[in-house]
Amino acid sequence: MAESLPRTEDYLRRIGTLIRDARKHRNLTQAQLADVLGTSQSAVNRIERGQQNISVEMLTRVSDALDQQIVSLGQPTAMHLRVRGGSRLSGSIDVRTSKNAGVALLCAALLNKGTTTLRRVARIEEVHRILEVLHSMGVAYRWLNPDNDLEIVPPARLRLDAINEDAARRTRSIIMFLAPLLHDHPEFILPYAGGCDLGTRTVEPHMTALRHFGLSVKATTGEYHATVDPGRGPSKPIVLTERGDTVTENAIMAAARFDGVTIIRNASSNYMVQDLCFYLQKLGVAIDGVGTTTLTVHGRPVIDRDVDYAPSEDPIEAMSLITAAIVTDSEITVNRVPIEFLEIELAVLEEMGLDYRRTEEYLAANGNTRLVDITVLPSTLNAPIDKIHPMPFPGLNIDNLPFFALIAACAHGTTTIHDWVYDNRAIYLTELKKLGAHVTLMDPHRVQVDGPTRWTGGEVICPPALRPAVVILLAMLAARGNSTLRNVNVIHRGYEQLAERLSLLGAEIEIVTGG
Ligand SMILES: CC(=O)N[C@H]1[C@@H](OP(=O)(O)OP(=O)(O)OC[C@H]2O[C@@H](n3ccc(=O)[nH]c3=O)[C@H](O)[C@@H]2O)O[C@H](CO)[C@@H](O)[C@@H]1O
Ligand SMILES: C=C(OP(=O)(O)O)C(=O)O
Repeated sequence: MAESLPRTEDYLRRIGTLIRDARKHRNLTQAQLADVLGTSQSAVNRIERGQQNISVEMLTRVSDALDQQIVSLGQPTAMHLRVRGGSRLSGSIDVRTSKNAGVALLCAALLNKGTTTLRRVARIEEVHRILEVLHSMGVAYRWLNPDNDLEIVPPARLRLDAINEDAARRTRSIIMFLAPLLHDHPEFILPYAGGCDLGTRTVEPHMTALRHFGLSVKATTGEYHATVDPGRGPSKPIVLTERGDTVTENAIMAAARFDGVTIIRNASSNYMVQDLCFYLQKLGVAIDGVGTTTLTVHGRPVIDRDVDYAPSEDPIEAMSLITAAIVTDSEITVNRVPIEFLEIELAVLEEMGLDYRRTEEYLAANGNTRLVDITVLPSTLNAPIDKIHPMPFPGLNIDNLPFFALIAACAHGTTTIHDWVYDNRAIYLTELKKLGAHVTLMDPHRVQVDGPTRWTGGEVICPPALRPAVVILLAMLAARGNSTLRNVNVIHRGYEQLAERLSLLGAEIEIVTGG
């Protein structure tokens, strides 16, 4: 006879008991936990008594709030989106803070012996991965409230031997542990290095830059074996061989605790690098040249200060939301757009015929980044005359390029998109063909897009890359009828509740799990 399965109510009761026990263990009242989760005390009470369905996302939030995994989900549950496209969106939406500043600041918090409080951090998978790794090394963290403020308290001594290898291998950002660790650890092993499947991404520039600080790294299968020659520092300006973002951040973090002055040339001046510099300045590290390609860092061997920092809004999320408006031919206001990091994108869009309004500039909470609210208006677009290609800041952002393939598919004429940066990213844009677009892969780095497209609904499996996955989702919003985007977990790596937030603008998106 077949064994009967436990009923849903039994599962909910068991999960509720686990949550209640973990909460009591942390000495929190139901009201305090509710506060952190952004829900009511009565909702927590119902969850603990097994009387309320609990989503995977809420379970993750509870686990974060209580610093304890409530249930092991094994492989993340497959999540899919059913989209009913073709209708216009309306309303306004706020841009959230960036993934890339978030992960850099979490790594940089290791430089500080004091408590770091980061405001409005994006609650995305990439941030969760780094937090898991930090936690395994003895760093305590706490989400403080529903606004996503996050407190990070480092231990007196990191437990590098206890590092959560599985989490570490699932994020490429772990590479930004190299610089913070080299200051206090003459020898360490770091598991590496995941991320999107975008082809080979060199780590050589990181090694070259950090060699100036005595770091040498031997890469074996899946691990960096690092040794540090203590007391070494740069005897001449460091010239980065690539103007990469994370390599610049590693060089800055190494310089931040070096007892002397470091000059970094060919530095990236991109948004996440600027956020890192502003954070370090609050910690007392003087940095000249922020926003330029030559940085002069006046290091402080000991950094021990309680600090509060608010990273700026994400230009890539802003571009994603502007694209949502363009492809659905809608009027949407995107609030808190970090305009200085989208100027080229907007200039290109204007050339293509985009009609939009923008407010006066105002400052982000970090006191530096210039923001505007942008209202996108329905427009007839034409293909640009020249190819569209990215460049390190202040060029068109490398991560914004995929959105231009989608916009080109809505425009009249032929556009060439040249992704010289990533070996494997342009190829994913051909998935748009499944929704009716005319996209031709000319070589691994270039696609030709012929528009405008008569979008049709379809079923697509998410490509294993964040931005192309979002591009497909946005195309589905434009396609009349039903579409399904399968395995969307990759989107959660960089966007917080994107489907839910697009739904608030009128998008018809249903989240389904399993199978
Ligand atoms: C956590 C984070 O901040 N990630 C961003 C960061 O990754 P990150 O800084 O790690 O980017 P990489 O260093 O991997 O650079 C991306 C690719 O561009 C090449 N390259 C880069 C700069 C350059 O001057 N010349 C050159 O050839 C690299 O060899 C590599 O193949 O920058 C990428 C490029 O903007 C973005 O897509 C990522 O979202
Ligand atoms: C490629 C990206 O980021 P990462 O460096 O985290 O892989 C991205 O944000 O699109």
